[in-house]
Amino acid sequence: MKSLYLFGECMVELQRVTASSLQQSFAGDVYNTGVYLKRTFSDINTHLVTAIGQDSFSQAMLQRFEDEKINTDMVFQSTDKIAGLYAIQTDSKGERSFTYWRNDSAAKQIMQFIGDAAISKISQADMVFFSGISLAVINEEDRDAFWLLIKQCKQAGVSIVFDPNYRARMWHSPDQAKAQFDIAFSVADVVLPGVDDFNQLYGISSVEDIIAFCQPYDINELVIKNGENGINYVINGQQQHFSITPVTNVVDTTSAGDSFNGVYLGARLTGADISTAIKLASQAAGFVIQHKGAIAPKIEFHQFIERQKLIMQ
Ligand SMILES: Nc1ncnc2c1ncn2[C@@H]1O[C@H](COP(=O)(O)OP(=O)(O)OP(=O)(O)O)[C@@H](O)[C@H]1O
Ligand SMILES: O=C(O)C(=O)C[C@H](O)[C@H](O)CO
Repeated sequence: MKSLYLFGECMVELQRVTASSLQQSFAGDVYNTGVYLKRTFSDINTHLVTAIGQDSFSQAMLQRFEDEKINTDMVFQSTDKIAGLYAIQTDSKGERSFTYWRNDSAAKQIMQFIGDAAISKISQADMVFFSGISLAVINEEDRDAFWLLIKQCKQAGVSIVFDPNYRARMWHSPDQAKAQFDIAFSVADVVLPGVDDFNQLYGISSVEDIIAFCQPYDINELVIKNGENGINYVINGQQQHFSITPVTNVVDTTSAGDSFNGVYLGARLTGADISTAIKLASQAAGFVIQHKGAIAPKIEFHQFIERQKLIMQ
């Protein structure tokens, strides 16, 4: 059985239902990735590596991980911190923005829970995934320990996957983020950027310029997500464009990139070639953005993705 470890933070999620009511769920970029991966490829052991609290929201979050069949052996429970919180706002085109209450969340402590036993397990995986948000979350004084772990995994043959999701408010300065992202690009085998993130952090807004930026690094698989403009990928120096059919009813783009990542990585882990993986992943993302919140309803998603898998056989 293939196995994957996802490093990051899951938060309590709030989304508006009416002027005076909010719906509560759970989300966070790597968790979202894990959910869509596991829902699509149930045979892949999908472990979340995170810390939560012992409060009732954290308990309900843990239960949700289990309901989604996410492995929780690397979900640690802090005795003094609680889960972070965020709220989604969407504009008339479904484009999302977030408000966070997460500066002191339990997930920031994650590296303090990672001892030799955890390192040994993670370095036997097929894949490790983290994002720019995962890096921002880890306490600054613990980041060296994180990089040591990632380098050990790489040496052991684990495929290292990075999505440079950039949230400016989580960093002291853009330069601090750039320094961490530079280490990530240097160590990653697979990079899954969105054009928007590159634009916000580096002022780079074209696919060609992203490819040129990544060229000096030793990245095996570069898959660039560009919203309704489709996907570009570079593998073994060969570049290809993959166009998509834009969705007309975009409700909430919160988890577009995450659902794409989860389905893409799951497909690759189960042996699909890049264009098959991109096709299924972009269909999943197109479905997810027609629903509110980061996590689309389980049964509808399952029915949709199983139909797509059958059509593609
Ligand atoms: N309007 C749309 N119609 C159909 N599919 C879309 C649309 N917008 C996004 N997608 C799908 O979602 C994928 C990911 O979206 P996007 O390019 O915005 O990624 P991202 O920048 O990584 O996202 P995120 O902001 O979630 O991190 C796209 O590659 C595409 O397959
Ligand atoms: O912004 C974050 O940190 C989140 O993880 C919240 C959202 O679920 C995520 O950004 C979607 O990609």
